[in-house]
Amino acid sequence: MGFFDFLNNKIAVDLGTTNTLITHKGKIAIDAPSIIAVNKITGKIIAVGKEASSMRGKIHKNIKTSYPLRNGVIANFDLSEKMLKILIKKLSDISSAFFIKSYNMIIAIPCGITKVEMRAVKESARRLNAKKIYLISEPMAAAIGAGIDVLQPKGHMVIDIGGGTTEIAVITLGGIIAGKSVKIAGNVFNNDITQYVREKHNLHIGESTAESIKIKIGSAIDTLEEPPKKTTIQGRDMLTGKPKQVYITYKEISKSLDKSITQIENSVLDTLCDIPPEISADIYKTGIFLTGGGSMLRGLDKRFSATTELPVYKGDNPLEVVVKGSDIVLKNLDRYTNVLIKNI
Ligand SMILES: Nc1ncnc2c1ncn2[C@@H]1O[C@H](COP(=O)(O)OP(=O)(O)OP(=O)(O)O)[C@@H](O)[C@H]1O
Repeated sequence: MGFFDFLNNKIAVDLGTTNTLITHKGKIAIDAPSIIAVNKITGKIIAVGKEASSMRGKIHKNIKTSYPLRNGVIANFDLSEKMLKILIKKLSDISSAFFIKSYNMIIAIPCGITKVEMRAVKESARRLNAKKIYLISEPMAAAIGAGIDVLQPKGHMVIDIGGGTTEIAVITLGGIIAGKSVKIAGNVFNNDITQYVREKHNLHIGESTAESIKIKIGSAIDTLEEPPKKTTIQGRDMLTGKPKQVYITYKEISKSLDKSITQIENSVLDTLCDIPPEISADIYKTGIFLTGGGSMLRGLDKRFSATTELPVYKGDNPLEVVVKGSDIVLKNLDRYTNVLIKNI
């Protein structure tokens, strides 16, 4: 590391309900599940990220795995700070020991969080040695990360479906003129699947099983052109208590998710009603940009397009656009100063 390289110590953080991503020098250096495993007796942290995630549902009574964020908001500040500290330390280990002493940080946050929650996020970052701390809303960061020119006088609609929240925003001239933050996203989809399997197949499944089924055969519609094959799902028989396996199809998954997806669609339609006609005219042409991990659900773009009668585009790397956009803003603060969240 050169003597002046510390001036480049800028990190962008997407502290998500499900995944935490951190960039350094323009590259994603940390990509980890937002989960921490703690020994309940000693309070010692056993694992964070992937290692902690692999323990989900398989721990004994002395160990607890927790997601410190809920619905995009920090639910446990102590654990979230500890988790971030360890992840930043990892970053420091791969960069330089000098790093941890001085860096500027940008953090992407959901639109729906209160000023008190924003201040708490900033305080947390300060305790982690961040020198200057900037906040940006997740859909704004996603739009910039996807290459949308948010500073133009032109309306764009972004829907970011994460693990805890779905962020819907209409952006023009570097600001959000209408938007909603809905607490229905990937985690609710997992719960919907769990409930469906329990009711229809008398099978009790864990959270990670529900998530892997969603990723393997999950769909938002029941008429996919290239349908995934039916698959097996294992869990505990509700009646006998024995381990059991059943077959499940993508059509069943789409049925189980229907109510939640309809709620998201209603929020999208409400948001479209809230915008001035000139912006509606823009969005008729620019369409909807769909991103976030939840956007990878099969057929979701088709379904949204049918409901809104608008073109819906899905970008590459939907899990990365928020942190990439945040990184671009941090590196070009002069250009993007207006998109930052101020007056906190
Ligand atoms: N192929 C896939 N199909 C459907 N859902 C997926 C797929 N891959 C990942 N997901 C879901 O995406 C969600 C995580 O997305 P993302 O990382 O964008 O959210 P986050 O930033 O952690 O959450 P939030 O923005 O709500 O705080 C999880 O619920 C995960 O199950």
